[in-house]
Amino acid sequence: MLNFTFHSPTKIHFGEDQIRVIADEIPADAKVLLVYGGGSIKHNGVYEQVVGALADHTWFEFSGIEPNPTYDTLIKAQDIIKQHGINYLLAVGGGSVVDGAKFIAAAALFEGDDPWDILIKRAPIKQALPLGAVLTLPATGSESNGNSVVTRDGNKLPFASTLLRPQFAVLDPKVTLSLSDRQISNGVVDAFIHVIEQYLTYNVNGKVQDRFAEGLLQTLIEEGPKALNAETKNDLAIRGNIMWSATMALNGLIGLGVPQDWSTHMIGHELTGAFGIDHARTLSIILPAVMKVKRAEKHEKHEKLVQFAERVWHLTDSDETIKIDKAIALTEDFFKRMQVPTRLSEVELTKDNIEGILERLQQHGMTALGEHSNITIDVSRKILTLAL
Ligand SMILES: NC(=O)c1ccc[n+]([C@@H]2O[C@H](COP(=O)([O-])OP(=O)(O)OC[C@H]3O[C@@H](n4cnc5c(N)ncnc54)[C@H](O)[C@@H]3O)[C@@H](O)[C@H]2O)c1
Repeated sequence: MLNFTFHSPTKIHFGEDQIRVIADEIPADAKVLLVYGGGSIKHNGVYEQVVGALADHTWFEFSGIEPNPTYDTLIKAQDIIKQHGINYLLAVGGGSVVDGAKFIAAAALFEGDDPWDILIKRAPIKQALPLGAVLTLPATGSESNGNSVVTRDGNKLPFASTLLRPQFAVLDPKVTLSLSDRQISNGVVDAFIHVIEQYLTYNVNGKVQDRFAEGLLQTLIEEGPKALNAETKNDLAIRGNIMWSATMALNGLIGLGVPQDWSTHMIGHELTGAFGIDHARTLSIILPAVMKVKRAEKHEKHEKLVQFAERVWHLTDSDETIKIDKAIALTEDFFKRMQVPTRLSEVELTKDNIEGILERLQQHGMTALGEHSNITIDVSRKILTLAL
């Protein structure tokens, strides 16, 4: 296991009707900006609960943060922040809103000329407004990590800082009942692939991290399809297990002291940036191809793929090649059961689109991806071709 330092300061309030705790979590004298998206929270009772909890606070609101939040929208929050002296952000929504709030928090106290430099020039974040989150869509883990992804002119770029970890997050499985099947399947698949990015690399004897990761993968495989089944989809225990799995998948715990991949995400971001495909659906297309390209060599993913086959899919064949074949096929089958695509052709992309995607990867400096930094543009071409 590699060295690590662990500090996970987000206080989690899990369970039904926990939204009211924000009244005590946000300092009484704070000037709060309630940040949300397109208004789904006004149809499912979440807005009323939040407003009720903020009754004794001074608060303002900023809405309209879109899925895959854009710089152009987020930067508009700066006026209201300056005008009212906002000093606390409350993000209420899915990953896009929480990510968006993080950019707003960093931009508000950014000392350079243009906050976009945080993404394009990786300008360091030295301070940020504090934020809390009420999560409405389990998927990204953004509610308890310091990561964010923001898009400008089709360029979808990540940034991160420990200063952006929410101080608290409310996870009420009941608020996920208003999600569409598409959002549920996207969330489960996104969380699954977050685990894979931190697990399916090479062995460093991180036994605790591996077994946590395998437990999360098994839970998502078990519970995900139930959340799409008409008879079980409204079961709060199922929703709760999915919600907690998604948070644990990317709150930093399982990635401690182990190598991480993230190539599927970086290639996937280009598909969203260029073609507007849902984040999770880009991942379900790219991951199987990454597994196929990186399965062969002993020093790549071979050993971990065998472990994945044995421990997650309970495959007992003696032949390692057959185990890996079956594990990849079962993963694709899981994605199909979750109703997400596994091929570029399913989202109407063809080999004619590949060079354009590679150009974007090059342009964004994504030329040495993966746990060994050896997924070059040529390897990405191989991955995209296998994903056709
Ligand atoms: N910060 C991270 O660590 C991290 C990790 C992975 C992905 N991301 C990013 O997060 C974004 C995706 O976030 P997401 O998957 O949570 O989806 P999202 O926040 O984009 O939401 C998707 C849709 O679901 C709706 N919605 C949310 N909650 C709802 C509810 N309870 N009922 C009805 N509708 C609801 C939203 O209004 C939106 O239209 C992408 O930009 C992705 O790149 C961030």
